[in-house]
Formats: sequence, structure tokens, C-alpha cells
Amino acid sequence: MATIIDVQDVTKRFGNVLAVDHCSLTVEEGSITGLIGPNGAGKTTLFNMVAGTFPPSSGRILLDGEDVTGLAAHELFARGLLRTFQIAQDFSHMTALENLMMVPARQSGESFFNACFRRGAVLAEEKQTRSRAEDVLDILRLSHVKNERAGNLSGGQKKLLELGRVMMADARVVLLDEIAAGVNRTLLNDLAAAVQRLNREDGLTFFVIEHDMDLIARLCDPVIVMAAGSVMVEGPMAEIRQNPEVVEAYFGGGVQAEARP
Ligand SMILES: Nc1ncnc2c1ncn2[C@@H]1O[C@H](COP(=O)(O)OP(=O)(O)OP(=O)(O)O)[C@@H](O)[C@H]1O
Repeated sequence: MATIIDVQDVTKRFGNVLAVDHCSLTVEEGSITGLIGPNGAGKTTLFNMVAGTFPPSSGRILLDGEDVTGLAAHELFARGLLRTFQIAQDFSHMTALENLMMVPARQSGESFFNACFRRGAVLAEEKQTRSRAEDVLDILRLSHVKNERAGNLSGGQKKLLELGRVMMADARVVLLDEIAAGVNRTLLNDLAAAVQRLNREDGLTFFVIEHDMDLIARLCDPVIVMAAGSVMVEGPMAEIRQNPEVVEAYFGGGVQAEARP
């Protein structure tokens, strides 16, 4: 397996706070890699740097072996890296179907030249995009809400729609932030199944922050544990759960329960 994300000795300071401290980790292509750790361990800060929200204070981040340190989110998107779940407010007034149809990055309809001179081709492309978006909604069992505004969907449906955007975008590596938060069990099963299908059938790589340990155990291998800004240990969830250092730092030395009650 090739390394797709390579975080090398990355540090992030916010004033006096050392949020990420000389952290190194890799995500292998084709994996669903979990990132867990106690509150304040630095997971979100690390994600923000990998996704191009802000640059590290020091260290390097490689994507496919190429130095992408400090590149903006849209530049990373052009290289196939996408972060969810953050349905942009701008899109919340649009329907589920329209949200998906917006995704293909450079639709010919957006070009003035194409709009004027290749109207037939543009219309054909739009039809194709619509049909693809409808297929995606069908796969995600969202067809019944296709004409509903994204802003009116439930938390879980919004997350499914975000996965739909991933499917439309032809992303290669996807950063997922807390799939389970605020999602009911049925939709969570749909979400987990969609992630697994995208991973297995389309070869997508996922890098997942999650507090739901059962979901992590079900979806992720390997699991990386962060504590105090750097990696404590990495391995399959079954091993992680048994690691005394992890049990002490993460589960508070008690029963192996959820990180958050
Ligand atoms: N913008 C910021 N300014 C100042 N301190 C910050 C900022 N962002 C994060 N921190 C601090 O950096 C540390 C790591 O925070 P981070 O949110 O990355 O942890 P986390 O592992 O994602 O935690 P959680 O599981 O609670 O989301 C914390 O001490 C946090 O208070």
C-alpha cells in the first residue's frame, strides 16, 4: 500500500498553546484510518492543517509524496482531497439534488464560451450530471428528499448528502469529522455502509475523527491515538483497546467506554 497522507514532524502553536506537538503519522492509500484521542489531544487542529484550513507552525505535509504544506483547501480539493462534514451555509437554501449537481468542479456550463457556443453540449452535460446526482441520491436512500432544501434535512441526512458530494466530486481521499455526532442509529448504519462501499468499490481513502468507539472499531483499520499533540500509538482497534497506556490516557483507566459519556 502506498502512503497517501504523510504528516512529518508537524507542530501548531496558538499563542502559548501547543495544540500539535511534533506529530508524525501516515495514512495509507485505500485505508479507512481512524484518529482518536482525549478531548484537546489536537485531532481537529491536525485535520485543519491536513485539509488546508491553516498552515502548520513547522513541519511538512505530503499528499502522494508531494509537499502540500500550507496549500489552501481548494488547492487540495483539486488534488483529490476533500473534507466533510461542513455543508456550506451558502448551499443550505438549495435542494439536495441541486447540491449534488453543483459539485463537478468545472462544468462546461460555467464557461461563457461554452454557454454561448456549445449550448447543446452544455445541456447534454447538465442532463448527465442530473442523472448521476439522482443515482447518488438513490444509492444513499435520499431520493425522497431530493427536492427538499439542504438546510431542512436532518443532521444525518446532511451527512449523507455530504457523502453524496464526495461521490460526485471523484475525491480520492476524504477527511471525515465525527460522522456519528447527532445522527440516529438507522442513518448511522447507512452512513457507515456508504463509507465502506466507497472505500471498497471506488478505492477511496478515508481519514476519520470519531468519538464513537463502536463505529471506529467497525470502520477503521488502523486506528491512530493522539494525546497531548502527538501520536501515542497506532494499530488495529482490538489492540488499541488493550493497550494499557491508551486505557490510562484515553479511557481514564476505567471501563473501556465511549470517550464522551
Ligand atoms: N484557534 C485556537 N486558538 C487557541 N487554542 C486552540 C485553538 N484551536 C485549538 N486550540 C487548543 O489546542 C488544543 C487542541 O485542540 P483540538 O481541538 O485540536 O483537540 P481535539 O483533539 O480535536 O479535541 P476534541 O476531541 O475536544 O474536539 C486544545 O488545548 C485547544 O484548546
